[in-house]
Amino acid sequence: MKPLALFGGTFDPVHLGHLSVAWEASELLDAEVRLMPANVPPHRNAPTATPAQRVAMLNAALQGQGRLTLDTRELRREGPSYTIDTLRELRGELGDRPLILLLGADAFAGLPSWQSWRELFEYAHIGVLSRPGIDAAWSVDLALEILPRRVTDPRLLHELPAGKMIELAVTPLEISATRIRELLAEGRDPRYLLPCGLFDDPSVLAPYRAKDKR
Ligand SMILES: Nc1ncnc2c1ncn2[C@@H]1O[C@H](COP(=O)(O)OP(=O)(O)OP(=O)(O)O)[C@@H](O)[C@H]1O
Ligand SMILES: O=C(O)c1ccc[n+]([C@@H]2O[C@H](COP(=O)([O-])O)[C@@H](O)[C@H]2O)c1
Repeated sequence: MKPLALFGGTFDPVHLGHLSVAWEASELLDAEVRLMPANVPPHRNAPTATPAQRVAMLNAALQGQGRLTLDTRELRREGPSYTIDTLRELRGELGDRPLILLLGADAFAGLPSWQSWRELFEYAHIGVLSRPGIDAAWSVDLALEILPRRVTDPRLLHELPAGKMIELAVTPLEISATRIRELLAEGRDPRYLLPCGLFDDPSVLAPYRAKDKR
């Protein structure tokens, strides 16, 4: 069976950077990819949009294709959305099926500050997606943890349930949700940084427009 790859994020809002790297990861890894919005992202301020609004945007973004799907399991959990809890739960469902946690290069560099970070490798492989405009060096702790785990052949991730790390050179798109929120708050229209489905209903982007904030 193909590996399951989980791409977690705040998705506040989901943008073309997310979709493009997730799509390419599914090709490079030959894996099923699920986008998984965090309920309460552990290391940042509360998102601008509510979980329901972020899910509505993800659903609109994923329309018309069958490769990327949505996993809303973290929204059913109260408190900070620690990835270790999610991976433990999923491992119970998957048996020995390979599981891959996808992280952008910036998120990966911050891994040593995550809850039980070394234990993540007991439950999943980690796929690191290149991201432009990010100057994120690895700490010594992270580099040492990765040394024996690093592989370059994606087929190796099909042979084991967890424990390896692979870097994926995806097409660089310097798009961030922060920039999109700034543009919308200024009353601008970041039409070609976002999936077109987000423009079908004008209320979808309302949480980010200054005049619509309550
Ligand atoms: N353009 C991109 N290229 C590669 N990875 C990305 C890109 N944008 C986001 N990611 C990755 O997607 C995951 C979820 O990101 P997130 O939802 O926080 O988006 P973001 O654009 O980084 O948001 P913000 O600007 O609010 O921090 C993270 O692992 C992040 O590194
Ligand atoms: O488990 C943790 O300690 C942890 C700390 C920071 C981030 N994460 C997860 O990393 C993913 C990306 O987070 P963010 O803040 O970059 O959108 C998202 O799924 C978060 O739940 C997880």
